[in-house]
Amino acid sequence: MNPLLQIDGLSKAFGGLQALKNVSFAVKRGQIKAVIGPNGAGKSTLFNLISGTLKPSSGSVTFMGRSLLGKKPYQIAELGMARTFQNIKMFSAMTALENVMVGRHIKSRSGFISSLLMSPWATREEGRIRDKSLALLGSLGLGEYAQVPAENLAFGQQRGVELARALALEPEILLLDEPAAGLNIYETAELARMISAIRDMGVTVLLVEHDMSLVMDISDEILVLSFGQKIAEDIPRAIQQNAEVIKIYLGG
Ligand SMILES: Nc1ncnc2c1ncn2[C@@H]1O[C@H](COP(=O)(O)OP(=O)(O)OP(=O)(O)O)[C@@H](O)[C@H]1O
Repeated sequence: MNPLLQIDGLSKAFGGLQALKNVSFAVKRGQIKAVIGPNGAGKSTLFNLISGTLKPSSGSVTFMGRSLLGKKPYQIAELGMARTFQNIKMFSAMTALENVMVGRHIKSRSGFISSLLMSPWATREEGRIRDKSLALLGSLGLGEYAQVPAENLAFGQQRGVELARALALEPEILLLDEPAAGLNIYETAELARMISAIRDMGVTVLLVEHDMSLVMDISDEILVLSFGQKIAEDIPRAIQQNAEVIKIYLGG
């Protein structure tokens, strides 16, 4: 079976700086794949190239058999790739449920305007969106917070709501940019559980993450970048024992 996401010879230069050099790898359907590497290794650049916010200097990104070259971020999202960002973007006065429903509205046929006008068709659609969004919160263990304003939620719960909102787009793959950033160890353990639940829903996950214990716990495969180059790509146990990886991390 073809991989869900295939990266071939991807390079990106910013002026004279080669941020990413000839990186190739694949993400198989149904796996959690993590990208790690020291600061400045090119992880964010890689993410931005995949999600279409940056254009590669050379190389290709193929998603579900289609080239993403030249596609805009919203077109890539429509093809089934959702992403979260390092900084949580939440409508703070809206409830957790409403925040997830916003994600779903982007997907819905009726659209936000007609749901405001509340035609009978849009009302039914609204009910479906509400049910689906509630179910998503429930599947991440956040059902009891559905009616709580986002600003009153703990940071880790907000991150969960953000995951549910991205899932409301019904993506094939979810790109997570440092999801554990700013979380305490309890929240990080919760996050690990949520990301595993997402994989169990059948959504493939690609994440960039600094928290090594989280990465080692949940990843099926890990890709290591250093100075823009791929250093290793393997299962967590093998990565932990990889001499070059150890050198990079201890050296840093
Ligand atoms: N827009 C840009 N213009 C110029 N240089 C950039 C730009 N974006 C990134 N870089 C440089 O490219 C290199 C890779 O940066 P990138 O942010 O991809 O690394 P990273 O692995 O995500 O680092 P971190 O872990 O600190 O987030 C760095 O040297 C960075 O300074």
